[in-house]
This record gives sequence, structure tokens and C-alpha cells, in this order.
Amino acid sequence: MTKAKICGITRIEDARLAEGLGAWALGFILAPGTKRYLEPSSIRSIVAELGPFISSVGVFVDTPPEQVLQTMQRARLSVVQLHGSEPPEWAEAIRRHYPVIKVFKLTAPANPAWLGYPCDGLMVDGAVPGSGQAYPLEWLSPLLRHPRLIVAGGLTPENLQAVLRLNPYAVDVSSGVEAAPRLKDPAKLRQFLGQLGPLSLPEPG
Ligand SMILES: O=C(O)c1ccccc1NCC(=O)[C@H](O)[C@H](O)COP(=O)(O)O
Repeated sequence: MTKAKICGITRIEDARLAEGLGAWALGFILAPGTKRYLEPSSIRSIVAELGPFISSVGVFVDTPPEQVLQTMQRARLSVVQLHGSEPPEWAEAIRRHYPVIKVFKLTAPANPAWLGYPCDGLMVDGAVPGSGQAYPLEWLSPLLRHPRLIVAGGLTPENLQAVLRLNPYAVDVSSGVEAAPRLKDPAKLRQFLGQLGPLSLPEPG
């Protein structure tokens, strides 16, 4: 069953609602200067309010491994997402401490060589993160055999079903469930997460 990561969380109420609706993971943006950036101390306060079984993901862009590890500790996060052009050696260093999701941005069909990158989850995204930019789903074909493929980029409650037909490990969404940048829309969160998990299964018989 495909899982869901809700990214760009900045408020405790959005985190609680997403967790209550069955999200597998929440993403916190740690790339300074970007519009959903949140200070590690604020992330830590939100994470402290969550249950023990949800993954809290720190999203970094080209941050050196030592700094990633320090920030992860300060924010009390559990998974690292590398969203820039990080070399494989950086991922290997971080993986000694945390699971790593590596993101590749699609501007053309996916490159099968990405399957060899040392990571625990492989995410594909649109060209500009957090912008709602989509791409032709056929571009994912070379990666569909990855056991933990996470599909992101321009997802919304309306187009989610097309992606679910590909049966990825997880989907990731940010702007598609927002009322405005930094603020999740409760109705959109419900529409999105309601399509995943046992509640979306048809009634037996
Ligand atoms: O969301 C951001 O502002 C962001 C900034 C810098 C690096 C990564 C960022 N987001 C990462 C995500 O995982 C988003 O969920 C992903 O790009 C999909 O976004 P959207 O197309 O808006 O659903």
C-alpha cells in the first residue's frame, strides 16, 4: 500500500492533522532562504508533539554532511532528505547515522543510473521543489522497479490516482495540499490522505 509524506510542514496543527489522517512521514525544510524554511528549534517543538511511529524528515539542499548531522540532532529528526546535487560520498557519510532519501529532479526521462545512488529511498520531483511542477509520468519508467520509490512533483488530491496506479512505495506532496505557502489546507489534506490507507479500500462484499 502506497504511503504518504506531507512536506513543508511549519505548524503543529498541520503536523497533528496529517499524522491523524495516517501520513507516514512529515517533511521539514532546512534550506535557508527558501519559503518553507523552519528553524531547527521550531521543528524540534513540533516533533516533540508527535507520536513515536511517524517519520520526521529533514530536507537539505547541498549542506555538507557534518552540518546535516548537527542540524538533525538539534531538530530531533529521524530521516534525511537530500534535495540538491549531493555527491554519493555525502549520502554514505550520513547513512552511518540516519536513513537517507535522495531526490532527483526530472527535466527529461529518469536516468536508470540513479538506481545505483547509495540511499534508502529514491525520490523523483519536478524541476523546482515545492512549486507544484509536474512531469509526464512515463518519465518514471526506468525507476519503477526501485523498492522504495517516492513520487513527488505537482501532486494534488485530483491527480493522485494516476500516480497510485504505478504502485510506488510512497508519494510526497507540499503545495498541492496548501491554502498558501507554509499553511496546509485541512480539506485538501483530508482529500489527499483519504485516498491512501485502509480507509480508502472498498467495502467487503
Ligand atoms: O518545498 C520547498 O519549499 C522546498 C525547498 C527546497 C527544497 C525542497 C523543498 N521541498 C521538498 C519536497 O519534498 C516537496 O514536497 C516536493 O518538492 C514536492 O513539492 P510540490 O510539487 O509542491 O508538491
